[in-house]
Amino acid sequence: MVTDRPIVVAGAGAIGCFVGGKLAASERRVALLVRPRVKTEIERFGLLLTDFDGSETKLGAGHLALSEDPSIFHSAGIVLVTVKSADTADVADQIAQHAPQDAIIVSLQNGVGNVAMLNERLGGRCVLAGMVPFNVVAMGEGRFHRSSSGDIHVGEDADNTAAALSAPGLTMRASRDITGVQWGKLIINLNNALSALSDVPLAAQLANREWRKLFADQMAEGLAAMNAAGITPVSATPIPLKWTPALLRLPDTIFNAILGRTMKIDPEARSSMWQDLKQGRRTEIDYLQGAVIALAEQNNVAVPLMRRIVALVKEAESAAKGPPGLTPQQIRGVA
Ligand SMILES: NC(=O)C1=CN([C@@H]2O[C@H](COP(=O)(O)OP(=O)(O)OC[C@H]3O[C@@H](n4cnc5c(N)ncnc54)[C@H](OP(=O)(O)O)[C@@H]3O)[C@@H](O)[C@H]2O)C=CC1
Ligand SMILES: CC(C)(CO)C(=O)C(=O)O
Repeated sequence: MVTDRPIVVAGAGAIGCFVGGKLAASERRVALLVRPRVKTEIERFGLLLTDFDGSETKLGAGHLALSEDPSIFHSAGIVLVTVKSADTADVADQIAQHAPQDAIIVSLQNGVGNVAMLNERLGGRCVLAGMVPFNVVAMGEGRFHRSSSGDIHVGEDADNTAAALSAPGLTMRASRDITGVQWGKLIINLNNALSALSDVPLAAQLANREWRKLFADQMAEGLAAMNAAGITPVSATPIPLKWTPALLRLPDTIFNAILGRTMKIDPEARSSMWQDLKQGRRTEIDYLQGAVIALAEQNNVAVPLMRRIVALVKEAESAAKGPPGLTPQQIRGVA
């Protein structure tokens, strides 16, 4: 059975170290393909996986295999792809060269184009889409903090890969409409750019109505583009996405009561795009807003706010000075 063989994480950073660490802590054989700096960090400090509910998992470096050499894929049963979208093609070529032909490949990435890219480069292998709803922040010294709630969704398959990848504190659910779930996550990920441009933690941002209205306006553009293209995004929460812009525009007290019932989010949460700007890395803006803008263009839907946000993120990437700390008014261009 492929599910009895090692799980190899392809490109372990925030998500890969957290998910790989949880699986290793439940006695699965786990190997991480890592950059040298991540290998050194884990060898020195081990892994400390902390959670929004205060729980933590500690793991010595000896619990996982760590390597920067892609031959680490050689006996993989399942490969979890956790690189940023711009690196998918390169890591796919490494998987194609080194992983067994029957290994199951699961993309745990944001965006809606990674599975197609993996299929293109991994012809004939089983590639499943996944969706990670929670946030993980790399805190340094081997600590990876999960700062919001939710279960991972994985496309349904005959091997029940979602069940094989579930562990205490890490539930993976099989989804019959994983494509819809990924489009739904893309709508939520439109906020990554606002988090990155604002330099405000996600919880504080969601507590502020001006930020929520900006998110709602961008979300309405995204939903219009998807609707025009005949795409039905699926919500990962009990709240249907079509109601979400109206909910975001509600006064703080009502909104906070509803949010508190649907998800947990702690003060450390920061989007992955914020982490990219902070570390001077290229962001995933072309794979998030970029994918929605392409859809809008094909269907003659106007998305002016989204276009402005893309320009601001690119400016911040080029300036390489970290998150610029813009206000909602500056982002709208009215300040
Ligand atoms: N962080 C979060 O809270 C969430 C992230 N996601 C999504 O998950 C995906 C991963 O995000 P995240 O974990 O934050 O990203 P990170 O940048 O933290 O992790 C990716 C890691 O992969 C490394 N890498 C890239 N290519 C290779 C390679 N060929 N060999 C070895 N290592 C490689 C990168 O190194 P280097 O930087 O040097 O290239 C980096 O260390 C993204 O699509 C993101 O949108 C989804 C939900 C939440
Ligand atoms: C969990 C969430 C939505 C947090 O913004 C995310 O996907 C990310 O940071 O990339």
